[in-house]
Amino acid sequence: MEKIAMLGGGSWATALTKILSENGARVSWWLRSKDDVQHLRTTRHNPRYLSSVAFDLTRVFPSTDIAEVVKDADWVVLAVPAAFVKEALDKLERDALKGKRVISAIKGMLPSRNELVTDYVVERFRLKDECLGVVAGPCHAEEVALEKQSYLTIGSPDVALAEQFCQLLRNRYVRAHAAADLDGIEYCAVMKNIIALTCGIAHGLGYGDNFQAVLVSNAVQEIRRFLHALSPEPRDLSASAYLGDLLVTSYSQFSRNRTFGSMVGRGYSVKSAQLEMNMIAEGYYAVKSIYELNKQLKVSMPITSAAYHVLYEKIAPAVELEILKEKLR
Ligand SMILES: NC(=O)C1=CN([C@@H]2O[C@H](COP(=O)(O)OP(=O)(O)OC[C@H]3O[C@@H](n4cnc5c(N)ncnc54)[C@H](OP(=O)(O)O)[C@@H]3O)[C@@H](O)[C@H]2O)C=CC1
Ligand SMILES: O=C(CO)COP(=O)(O)O
Repeated sequence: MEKIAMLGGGSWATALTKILSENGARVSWWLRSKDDVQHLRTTRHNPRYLSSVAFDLTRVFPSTDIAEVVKDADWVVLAVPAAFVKEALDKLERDALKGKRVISAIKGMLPSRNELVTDYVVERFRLKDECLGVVAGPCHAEEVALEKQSYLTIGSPDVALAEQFCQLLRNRYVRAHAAADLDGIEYCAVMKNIIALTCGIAHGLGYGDNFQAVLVSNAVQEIRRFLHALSPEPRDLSASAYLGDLLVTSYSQFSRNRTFGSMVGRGYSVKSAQLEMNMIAEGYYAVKSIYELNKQLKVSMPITSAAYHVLYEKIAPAVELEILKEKLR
């Protein structure tokens, strides 16, 4: 039985715990809230995220003690939103992840450092890149709860490690495949959130499907330019780990980033949209990181710039979209 430490108490950690534990793995599960841990232990349900999912407590062990949760694990899965993952991981000793395989399921960057999560983990815990992987692909936690057919891609410089994790995930409704492009997949997962958020802003302002299709097409080019400037490896951006994820986030009713953007487009302030959502829109933090990284790269990124101006410079969404409109083809 594989031993997995799941870090995070939100929707995605809940969905991944369901998949992994129902496939037979033993999952030690770190949640920050004592009440949620207590609720899980007594009722078998996570009270605030995917609360319909019932867990088998002979395989799932919720706890608020992060050091205890990772201690005996073979795999450590990170599913805390990027803005809070440093705070969570910094509770661990520097050698706490020695000899373990670490999989980041986070689609965001550390906002305080404009750094990929995997880069931070390698540096903080002195691990080799080959011990790490990322979970990517178009997959909403809500559809996992409903057991709808889904596809995941595990990216790692060690494709054998990625394949091992795929084996832990595959089931009746999850297909998984391994890929070698860790950085490209991780950056793309960060950037698609910015695009979905901008689609939401446009939707909130009353722009329709015709405009969104052009916005998303231009987004693919923007992502391609940025990835090429950062890491010019050959990669097929039409694969589901890249384009598929961009599409699901931009169009789905479940998308946090699109929902958040739509509220901003309708006139909510950033603060009130965040308070109302109760879930995290990673794109809000990602816009700032990518915009700041791009100050050195100087890639043409009109969509990211527009989102940055709205969210961080308080430019009215309608004004910014008028400007963006002229730049799309
Ligand atoms: N949801 C999905 O379908 C998918 C999500 N992901 C990625 O998974 C990661 C986790 O997101 P997701 O599970 O959706 O999150 P949710 O939006 O479902 O839940 C928010 C999580 O953030 C925690 N949180 C909120 N505020 C704080 C804080 N101040 N300090 C520490 N933790 C806080 C919450 O903890 P608490 O409940 O205790 O408040 C909760 O665990 C993200 O990077 C996301 O992009 C990737 C693929 C799919
Ligand atoms: O990355 C995700 C699905 O693949 C989840 O992000 P959103 O909820 O913003 O779509």
